[in-house]
Amino acid sequence: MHVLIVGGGLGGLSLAQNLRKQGISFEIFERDSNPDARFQGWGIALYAIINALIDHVPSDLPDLMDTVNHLLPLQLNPQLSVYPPNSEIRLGFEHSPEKPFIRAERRRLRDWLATNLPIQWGKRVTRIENDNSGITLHFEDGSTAKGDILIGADGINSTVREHLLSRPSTDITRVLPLATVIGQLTLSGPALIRQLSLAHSGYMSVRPDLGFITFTGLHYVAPDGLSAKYYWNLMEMTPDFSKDPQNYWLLSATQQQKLDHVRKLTAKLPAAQREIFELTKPEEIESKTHIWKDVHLESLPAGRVILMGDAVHAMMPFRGEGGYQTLVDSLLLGKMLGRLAEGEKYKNEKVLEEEVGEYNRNMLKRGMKSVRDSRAMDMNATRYGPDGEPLDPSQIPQMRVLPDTEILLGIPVKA
Ligand SMILES: Cc1cc2nc3c(=O)[nH]c(=O)nc-3n(C[C@H](O)[C@H](O)[C@H](O)COP(=O)(O)OP(=O)(O)OC[C@H]3O[C@@H](n4cnc5c(N)ncnc54)[C@H](O)[C@@H]3O)c2cc1C
Repeated sequence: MHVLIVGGGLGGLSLAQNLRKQGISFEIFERDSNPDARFQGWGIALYAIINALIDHVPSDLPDLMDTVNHLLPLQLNPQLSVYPPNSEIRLGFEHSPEKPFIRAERRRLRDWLATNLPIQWGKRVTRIENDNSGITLHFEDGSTAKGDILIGADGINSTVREHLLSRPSTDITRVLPLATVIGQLTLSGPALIRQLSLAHSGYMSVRPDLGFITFTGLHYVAPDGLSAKYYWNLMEMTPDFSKDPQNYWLLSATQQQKLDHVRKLTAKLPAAQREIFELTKPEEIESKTHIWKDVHLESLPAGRVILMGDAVHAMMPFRGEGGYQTLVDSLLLGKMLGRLAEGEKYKNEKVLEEEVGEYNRNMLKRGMKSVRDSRAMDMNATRYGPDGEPLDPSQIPQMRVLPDTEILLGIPVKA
């Protein structure tokens, strides 16, 4: 059985490692010309899935926590906080040996997942044929590839999904009512210590009373441990944005206008939560305005073309679950492909349909719930684990009042 994976993002890479471990033949194709072609995003929270992920990748991958942890070289536990209105209590969750939680820097996580994988870069799929002889992929550069099973891990605007459903992406993706301004800046000294004191990894100010939510996150720490890259998103829930995003005022606003707007909106936040916006310079505001979209699908055909990740369940960012659900897909899909490879069961159409149908049902139930819960901003809704079952709440880091920690910058001196 030869598996073709389209997309070298989190989902495609994680599945490829899973297949490599099982000795299943595969090829993985990525449209980007090289690993540095596109910004990979900031951070992703991993919990509950950590052990399953490590178990399903080959042993030549380096230690996960030592490689992807965004706080290194600082010796601080990953930690996220939420600040509701009228409260400066540090409510949130933190890594502990009993309930591990990793805040992974996205590029480091992608590099970790890419370890020793033969990724074929610069291979944009433009056309797909699926007939009695199997699957044929046609690439923009004129080349082709043939296989027995096709995995669409090609993200929110999936070409594989368009082929499978014969529907354009615009029919399936929905613009979210989220007008977003993004800032990125470097902090050091006392300003960095003050941000780390709000939460080591990131914090949300949830202010329905003021009409917005902000997420401020540490992206990564400099190798000398003395400065760190930060980013913030300020999101206003506004139906006007999703009605006509291209004509919403933010799309044509200057960086200075966006910053002025953010400072006006955040003026009533407590001083500590407001500081990051006051420190940001106009040139540190993203000039392009991000248009958030999600995906809603009721069902999927079951056959040799299979989807995973954002191609099926791209979602609103609030619960930080899109990447998590994608990794869960990769574990379940890896297991299912292992069963199909055994004794060449994939050649039996009925078995193939049953196996893929079961995977699709599980993924859609789990993924669509997550898409809905993210829209409803339901932080307490059930989460699903690597076996597709509701997660045992004891595995999920619980929100609690976080104790203050001593924050030391620089590289720790070994005793
Ligand atoms: C700004 C932002 C912040 C986010 N923050 C978080 C977070 O904090 N926590 C979290 O859990 N999730 C987060 N997410 C969601 C998370 O990034 C996605 O859920 C996850 O990346 C989905 O993985 P994927 O592999 O399905 O798709 P992607 O990561 O989008 O990968 C798809 C890959 O397919 C490639 N591709 C596309 N079309 C083709 C083609 N035709 N041929 C070949 N290759 C192709 C693309 O280049 C890309 O590399 C965030 C998303 C965004 C946009």
